[in-house]
Amino acid sequence: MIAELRDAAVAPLWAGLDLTIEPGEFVAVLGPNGVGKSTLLGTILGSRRLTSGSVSVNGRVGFIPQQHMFPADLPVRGRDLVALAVEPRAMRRADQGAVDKLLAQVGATSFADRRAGVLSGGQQQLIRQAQAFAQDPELVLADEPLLSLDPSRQRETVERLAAHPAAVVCVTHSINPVLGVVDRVLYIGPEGHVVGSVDEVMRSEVLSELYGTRVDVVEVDGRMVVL
Ligand SMILES: Nc1ncnc2c1ncn2[C@@H]1O[C@H](COP(=O)(O)OP(=O)(O)OP(=O)(O)O)[C@@H](O)[C@H]1O
Repeated sequence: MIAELRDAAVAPLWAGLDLTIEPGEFVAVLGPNGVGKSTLLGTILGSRRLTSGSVSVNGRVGFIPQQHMFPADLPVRGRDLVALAVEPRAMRRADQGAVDKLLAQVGATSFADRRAGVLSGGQQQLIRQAQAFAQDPELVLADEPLLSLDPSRQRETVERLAAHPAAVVCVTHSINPVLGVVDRVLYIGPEGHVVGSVDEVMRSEVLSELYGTRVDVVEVDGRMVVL
């Protein structure tokens, strides 16, 4: 396994969470605002403490944080941020070939020489993806990585995450963009959580229990909608 939570809790958000992430698998984390999805990623990253239980990680972790804009006056280019992720040690120069490869991989070459703070939200998101891949991660934690991307870049991002040999834990507000690649779903609701395949989790009776009220999962034009 690449990461494991055992009987893990962050009070008062969630408790009794058992999750083992195997190499290469794609786990989607869903649930309404404020249930603790980002907090879960933080506990795997080590930036948030569990209030009980344990978490262990066996490998290099890449992180795509939830969208927030770089300061508009940040005096560095997108390329420099990726170079820092490739070579974080002070006074050392990053391998520019590696930086160029990462930028090309995420489709950021054309805007990488502009200052990071003046890039669009989606362009900044692509720079963050390149940073996350810089250390050849074995586990990628992605916090709503599709949020500010157009449909074609959303598709490319999902394909890139799925094609990468790393395991992926991806927080997303909709299952639809990841339906074709997801192995398991962790759905966190106000009344608990459940882990399983899409077919096991995305059901009206399962989500109704997690929300503590009637919830319908319906298919509209091949898309799953939670009502
Ligand atoms: N560092 C922190 N210390 C204390 N409470 C926090 C901290 N970070 C977040 N919270 C709180 O924990 C709760 C869960 O936040 P979190 O960001 O994990 O939810 P989320 O499920 O990712 O939400 P969203 O879908 O809105 O991004 C929120 O009420 C939030 O205010």
